[in-house]
Amino acid sequence: MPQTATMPQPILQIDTVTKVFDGATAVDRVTLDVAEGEFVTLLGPSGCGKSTLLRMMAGFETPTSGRILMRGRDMSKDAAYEREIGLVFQNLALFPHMNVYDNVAFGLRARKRTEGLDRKVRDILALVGLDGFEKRRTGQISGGQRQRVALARSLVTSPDVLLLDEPLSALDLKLRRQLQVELKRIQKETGITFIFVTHDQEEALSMSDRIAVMNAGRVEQFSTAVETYHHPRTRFVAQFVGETNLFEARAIRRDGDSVSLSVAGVDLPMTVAVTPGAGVRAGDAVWVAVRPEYITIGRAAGPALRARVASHSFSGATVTYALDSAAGHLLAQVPFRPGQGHPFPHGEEVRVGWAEENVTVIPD
Ligand SMILES: Nc1ncnc2c1ncn2[C@@H]1O[C@H](COP(=O)(O)OP(=O)(O)OP(=O)(O)O)[C@@H](O)[C@H]1O
Repeated sequence: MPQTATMPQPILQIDTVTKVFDGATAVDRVTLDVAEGEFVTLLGPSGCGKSTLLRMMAGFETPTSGRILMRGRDMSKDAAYEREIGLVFQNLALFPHMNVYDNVAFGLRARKRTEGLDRKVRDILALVGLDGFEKRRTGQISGGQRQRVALARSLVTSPDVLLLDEPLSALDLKLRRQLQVELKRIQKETGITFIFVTHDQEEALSMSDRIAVMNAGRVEQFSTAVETYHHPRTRFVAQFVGETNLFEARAIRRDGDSVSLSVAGVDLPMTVAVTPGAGVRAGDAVWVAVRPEYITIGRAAGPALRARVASHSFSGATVTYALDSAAGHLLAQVPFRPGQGHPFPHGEEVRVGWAEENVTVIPD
């Protein structure tokens, strides 16, 4: 959801938040606005500060500096229990002596919100696909079902925001993919704002409205899943989110929001768009990112980069070619056409190219 002047007040605002532990900066001046009903993911490698940022939203850690606002009100000093925030963690702590129903009802009873309790608990259990499991103890259900109980337990209190810290990472891949789809459906059906932490870029791309890509405590990019994949603004984002070919080039000419490029000393002028405001000038070294699926391979001569086929691997619908070129090692993923075999055998000299609209230019 792009930020515009007409956008309503964000439900959650992270305003220049920093967290320092014993002189080490875990979260570094992070600013994020989250709209009501949005599914926002914090994505990044281990140790980049995702959990620390989430823990500050929950009230388990206090920011060293900066503010966290909920509906415009600074809640940095509020205790965790005073915040209208639900939590779902990887190591969920369900009550083993209680059955599924009582686990889910617990939050409402603790808050003395017992009016309509039975209907609320049963509706939420139906929403997460657990009707019929009310009487089971949490030791008598599967890992995936326990994760649904944890989700139901948090959703039943209708929090303004639900924080989820790697909730699916203990599950096997198939179950994980299934729950990703369900979680997204549940989020849209309830309209509750989700802040979801993961280090899995596929999970982030498939579920999120917007993704905050974090690296070393900082948010390098905060944009829609499509924008993050197709227009990475930094080398880190280009490489962390999806496979990419990243190579050096030189800007020959700058014309408004476009630059002409020469690649690897080969005069290969192409005009590509740059992020508005990016400080790229003629003569500058830049990085060029092209996804493997946008690299085309052919034999025709012409103004294209020469490369040699180093290997190819078949993966069902596509074939991935590893290519050695003057711009370095490249990967090209092309559709597999049955009956054609591998049209470009090992050692073959080929020409590679790309459509200009599929190229992203990243300042050095
Ligand atoms: N209580 C703490 N005391 C000292 N250092 C901490 C504390 N909590 C986190 N850190 C450090 O802060 C940095 C960020 O940690 P954090 O857990 O937020 O990363 P993360 O991105 O969530 O990683 P992971 O995916 O591995 O959970 C790390 O270097 C970590 O060692």
